[in-house]
Amino acid sequence: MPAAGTGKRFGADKPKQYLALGQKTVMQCTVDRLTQLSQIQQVIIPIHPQDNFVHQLAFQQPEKIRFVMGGAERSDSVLAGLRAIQTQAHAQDWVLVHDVARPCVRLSDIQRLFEQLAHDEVGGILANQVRDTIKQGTAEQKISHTVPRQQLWQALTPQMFRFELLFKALMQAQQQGLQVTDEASAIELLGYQPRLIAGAYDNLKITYFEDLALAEYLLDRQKI
Ligand SMILES: Nc1ccn([C@@H]2O[C@H](COP(=O)(O)OP(=O)(O)OP(=O)(O)O)[C@@H](O)[C@H]2O)c(=O)n1
Ligand SMILES: C[C@](O)(CO)[C@H](O)COP(=O)(O)O
Repeated sequence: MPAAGTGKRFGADKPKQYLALGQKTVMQCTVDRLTQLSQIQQVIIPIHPQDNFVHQLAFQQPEKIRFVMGGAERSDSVLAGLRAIQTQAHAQDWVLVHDVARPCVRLSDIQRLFEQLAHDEVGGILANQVRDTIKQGTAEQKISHTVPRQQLWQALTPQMFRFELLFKALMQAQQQGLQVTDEASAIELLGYQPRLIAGAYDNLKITYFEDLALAEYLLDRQKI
């Protein structure tokens, strides 16, 4: 669970994962949600080297959690997490990568990811089919053309791949100096086609200031 970001776009006085979301912090909400799943044996959380906040937090299942030092980019943090389990993981073990900044992910979506990918050689990701009419813009912010949306998807997390393949893919992207913003991008660079598993539309990533209140509303709605 990459959690070493500093939340530049959010712009708070601390990283967004340490802001309050209801009675807990964003990080506690996300971690406590995932540790409920019996299939998740361990949650490795890369944190920022200068993180002064995480030690103040209590979690529902601390025995499942391990903190490691994250890296400069999200992909470096994910690689640090994989390195931490390198000696214990088997090549074909499944690894889920989930942003700490996505506290509203539904456990039923993760269960579906498990079920639908169980016999897959490569893996896949939760994603949302694009709903709106999509425009290709010009540098002058004019419409160049309308993009057919039938096969357009927004990438979400969790993203689920086998340990060895994901490690190789991220290492290769790093060695080639290629910036990948999600795990699937690294796998794609190796020539594979990860599966797209349709997820709920409320799996919001808290990125900007206004997303926090929206996440709180969505979490409240999920309790109904
Ligand atoms: N060096 C980094 C950068 C990001 N992340 C994590 O990757 C996830 C998605 O990143 P993003 O939403 O971009 O978070 P930030 O990097 O914190 O935000 P920003 O890009 O606005 O600075 C977050 O859970 C974030 O903590 C990470 O572990 N290590
Ligand atoms: C992995 C991700 O959450 C998929 O939507 C996303 O790519 C993270 O980084 P971004 O910089 O906000 O795209």
